[in-house]
Amino acid sequence: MDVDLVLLESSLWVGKKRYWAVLTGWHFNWTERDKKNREKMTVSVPVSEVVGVEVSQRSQSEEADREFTVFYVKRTSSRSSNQLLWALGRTQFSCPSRDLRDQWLTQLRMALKTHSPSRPHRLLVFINPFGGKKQGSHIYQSLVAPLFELAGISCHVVVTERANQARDHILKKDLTDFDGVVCVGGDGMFSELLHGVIGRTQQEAGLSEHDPTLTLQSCDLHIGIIPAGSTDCVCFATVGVNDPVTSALHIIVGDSQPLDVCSVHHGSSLVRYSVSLVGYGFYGDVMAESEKHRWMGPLRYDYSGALVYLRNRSYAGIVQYLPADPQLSSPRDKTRCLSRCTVCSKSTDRRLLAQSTNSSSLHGSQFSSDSEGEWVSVEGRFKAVSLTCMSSSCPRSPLGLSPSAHLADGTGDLIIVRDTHPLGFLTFLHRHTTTQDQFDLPFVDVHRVKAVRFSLPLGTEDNEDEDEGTVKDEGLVEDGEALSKSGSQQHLAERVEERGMTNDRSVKKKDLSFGLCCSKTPSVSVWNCDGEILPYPEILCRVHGQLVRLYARGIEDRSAPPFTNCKGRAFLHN
Ligand SMILES: Nc1ncnc2c1ncn2[C@@H]1O[C@H](COP(=O)(O)OP(=O)(O)OP(=O)(O)O)[C@@H](O)[C@H]1O
Ligand SMILES: CCCCCCCCCCCCC/C=C/[C@@H](O)[C@H](CO)NC(C)=O
Ligand SMILES: [Ca+2]
Repeated sequence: MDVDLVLLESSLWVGKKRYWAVLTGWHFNWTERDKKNREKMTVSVPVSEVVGVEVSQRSQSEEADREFTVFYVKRTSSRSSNQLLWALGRTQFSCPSRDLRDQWLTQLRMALKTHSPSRPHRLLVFINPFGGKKQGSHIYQSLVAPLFELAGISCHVVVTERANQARDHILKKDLTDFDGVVCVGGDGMFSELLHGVIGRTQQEAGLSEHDPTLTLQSCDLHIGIIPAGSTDCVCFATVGVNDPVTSALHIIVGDSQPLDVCSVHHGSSLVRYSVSLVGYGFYGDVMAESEKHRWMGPLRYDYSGALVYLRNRSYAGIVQYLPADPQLSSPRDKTRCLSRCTVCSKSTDRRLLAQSTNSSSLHGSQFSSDSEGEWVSVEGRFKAVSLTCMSSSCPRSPLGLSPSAHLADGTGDLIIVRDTHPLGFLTFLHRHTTTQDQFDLPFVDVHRVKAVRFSLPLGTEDNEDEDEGTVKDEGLVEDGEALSKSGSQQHLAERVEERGMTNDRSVKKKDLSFGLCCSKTPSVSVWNCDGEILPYPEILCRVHGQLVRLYARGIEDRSAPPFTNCKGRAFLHN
């Protein structure tokens, strides 16, 4: 049992008010005392949320020599959206003597070391200067770097000069000194870090990423996201808000949020990893269309969404899925995955148990479809088929594609929107922007799953072979060859780029949207995989529970501590 021993306590002054300050291993509290020594308001800061402690910066004087400042996480509300933000709180204390000031400094710094051990000391930071509104460098220099400095974190900063530079750096360079990697950019930049970190971890473990049945090695290197992109869905869904200061503070305090990752395979090759959306039909077409309008910045998604909606397309396909255990949770149970989520914690427990009972370790073991249950098959015409490992909430859709999805439960939510009339589909889309249930529509089904396979019905014309100058026509390698030649995810990624599915988001070989340019209505769509377009309609997706860790803690529940009162007294968490 953890005993909250008092490390130091004394009277301290904040301005003209006297406080009784108490430091335990877990909390730093200061309680105002009036002239009759009655207790008034208490401010309580968890030691884990202390950012740093400094001596007074004022010019040397006897008074300044008795002062110290504590910097900590302070919760506030955004005026416009009422979202919970983290800001830097600071309180300057004055001690009766310099000796006591030194004791406070020593004890606070020691408590930080011993009771907040998972904080990063050295980070590798990648800034995409062209993401979102092109503010990445400015955001980092003005808002984030000063906080890292205050917290004593040293950073190696790389401002990227090309797409995939961050991924390649993580795959190839020596990272021994780093506790984590951070991206300043959008979902595309996060995806680069995700591929680098997963790829490197599997390389080091000697595991093939191409085998969808293999349990991959979970990654120790944490990923931090400073939002500076267009959608910033991964940040929003794991922190609850897109705010660079909030995210920087989560990194500083060393939060650790496990995250499910979906591997997407075609034939015998890994194509990409995804954490937010693997979407065919509407979301694939929107992404392909929006690539033509990158110059519009974040607005390109609204514009392309309207265009694609007006085209009113649906696509034939066969969706097969492996259901998750319905006893554990359901996409329609109206719960939300919040910080310290019990569904995700139970998944962690099951993983730990499986690891300890497997004599060696879970990693590298086979995922057996037989023991995992029966595949279910749905054939038809679809407006959209989407798989998301998390809620995928974002400012455009505050509850997300699947509001009850979990960040770290080892499952994804499969949303099947069958062909319907345009007004019905508009209702479905519109409900993403409200609190109305988008699954409560007769043409929508949602399933919690462990794996998904998508194939085209026999006889479907694969538009790759159509008139536009196809990938095959241009003499590129066949899929199997890409794997056997390279055997590495990086090579495969290069092949994918050659095929026109690029990380620099320019559509090189042909117009993959099959959009307004084509003379006849296309029979296949493309997949949108966390914002990247995949060239293959036929894919297999497998969810890997808790494969990576982010510097985040999930969305904080405002009604839970530390927002409640304590012992009936006025009690403020900073
Ligand atoms: N220096 C660079 N030049 C060109 N492209 C880059 C560079 N650095 C990174 N990229 C690529 O730019 C793509 C988009 O960047 P990013 O994700 O930061 O912004 P975004 O697309 O505006 O945001 P979101 O992904 O949230 O919609 C990424 O996929 C990344 O690979
Ligand atoms: C009539 C109103 C129509 C509004 C339609 C709103 C639908 C919003 C749904 C947004 C879901 C976003 C899921 C996130 C996906 C990201 O992975 C990806 C990469 O950034 N972004 C997009 C836009 O695909
Ligand atoms: Ca999940």
